[in-house]
Amino acid sequence: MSLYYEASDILANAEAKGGSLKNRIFGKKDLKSSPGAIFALVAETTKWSSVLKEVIEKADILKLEKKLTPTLALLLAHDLILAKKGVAAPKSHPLNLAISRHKARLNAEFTKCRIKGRFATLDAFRIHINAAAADESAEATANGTKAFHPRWVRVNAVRTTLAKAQSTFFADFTQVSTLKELSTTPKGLYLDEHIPDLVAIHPGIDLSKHAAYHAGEIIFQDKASCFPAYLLDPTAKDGQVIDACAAPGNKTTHLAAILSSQKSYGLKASVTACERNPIRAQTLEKMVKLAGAGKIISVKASQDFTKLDPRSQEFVDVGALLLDPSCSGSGIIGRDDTAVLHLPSLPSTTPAPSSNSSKKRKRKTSAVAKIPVPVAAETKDELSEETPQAADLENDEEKLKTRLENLSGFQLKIVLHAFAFPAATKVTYSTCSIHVEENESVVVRALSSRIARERGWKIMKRENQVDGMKKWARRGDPEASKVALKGKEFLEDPTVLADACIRCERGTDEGTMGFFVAGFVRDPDADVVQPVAPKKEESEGEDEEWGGFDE
Ligand SMILES: C[S@@+](CC[C@H](N)C(=O)[O-])C[C@H]1O[C@@H](n2cnc3c(N)ncnc32)[C@H](O)[C@@H]1O
Repeated sequence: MSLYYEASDILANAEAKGGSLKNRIFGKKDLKSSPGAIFALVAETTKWSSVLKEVIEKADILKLEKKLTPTLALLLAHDLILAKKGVAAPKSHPLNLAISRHKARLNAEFTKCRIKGRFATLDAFRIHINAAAADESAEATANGTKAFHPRWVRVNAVRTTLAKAQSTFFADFTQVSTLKELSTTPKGLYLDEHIPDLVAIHPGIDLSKHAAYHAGEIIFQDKASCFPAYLLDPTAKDGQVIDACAAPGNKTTHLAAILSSQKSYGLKASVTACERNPIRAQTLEKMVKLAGAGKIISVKASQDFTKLDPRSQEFVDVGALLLDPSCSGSGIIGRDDTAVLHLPSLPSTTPAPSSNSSKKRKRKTSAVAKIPVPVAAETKDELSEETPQAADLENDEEKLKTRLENLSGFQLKIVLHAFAFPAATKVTYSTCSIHVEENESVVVRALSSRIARERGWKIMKRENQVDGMKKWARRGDPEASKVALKGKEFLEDPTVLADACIRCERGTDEGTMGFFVAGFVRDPDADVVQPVAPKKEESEGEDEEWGGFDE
């Protein structure tokens, strides 16, 4: 049913296209469904999304219905539960069947939400939801999250060069010298001062239909998301580079671009990209192909990074690792101008351990693998496990605390696993989260781990970072670094640590989303002098963090 697919496409491409929801829909000339119907569906679903997200997750339908993406499930659940005429598709249509099978359960979960919110009737609930959406929009304007956010475009050095791009598809753009100037120059082009090959254009310009986009010559990627690969600064000397959590592949293809633009390099497979989620791995593979980086990047689909054996012969020359694990997504910019879309989380794809389930498991995986995933609709962090949930979770401190504890435990595990690769000397760790627990705290816990101290891993200080990152002014949170380092000052001076960490904040005149990145380095030739804790018990807790392979 084109209505749902088209509405889902509009939502999935929000970041890449920019502009208001109305402009995105009514400006689209090739829609099969009525633009008015799509607008109403998208706007209403977005308003109800925080409730529908909970309903869908509780009913667990994404686990049962593999044909449904989180966005499709939201749109269909909206119509099934809230639209007067129900789902706008024939009863026998696979989308209608996929959602209607769960009608009783979805309605029951929805009623529970209504009762939990103390709304006696559906009308009362509706009035509340409309008011909340209006508040959200007003608040976004007031607190500046609606500040000018340009469309960041990375010129893909595997396929072309910035100079060529300027003389061809950006030839009729006017170069501007600041983002402020760009905000009033619809056909302006801003060359970024920190990241090579990155430009910004006005968000009203839609390049998603441009031949250069379809040829993989340009990639839509937020400036902040370009920091990790640039900070890692891989060179041929680093041997193999691992991107541990790679889909949809923005940073992986950026690594390939950096390597391929080095003259001494040549095209050879030296970036290994792991992605645990099989569906997202398909998107990664498509993005690698589109970026022309198939010879540089080898994809390990359905591969849990923490299950790679660092001692394996395959990884003897891994010199650098980029870690961009799942996070709360709290730095991601809301995708609509009226309200924030809350997407239901995808169920975990890790098969449950069971002695006789291997056949079933195989069938399940291949069925999942057959679902076609359009690159343009999936090349976004929003569809990852860490779909932005912070806004609703922040209303519930306990829930947020538990989620952050779980996430940071998982993030730390990823970092400690990376520290174990024998030849590794550089690691970057990043999140699109604004929470200290996922950022500075993880960095300090990693530095105080046994493996870091045994192998001599240290923070990559600002003075040793690549030029653009050294120059970037927004650094780590000094207060948070002090708190995280309390009793562990022997590891690093809190001011130095905060200055080594890099932050981006959404809604500022820097035009980025909220983001965090830090680098770790190790000198393989230096004698490892283990920092000495003043009192033994102060570092003991973190010793336990290393849950790696030292059986
Ligand atoms: C934040 S997203 C990565 C975005 C990506 N780096 C980019 O820039 O396009 C995190 C990804 O890590 C994957 N992931 C989570 N845990 C993993 C693990 N243990 N091993 C491999 N991939 C994992 C998730 O499925 C998700 O696709």
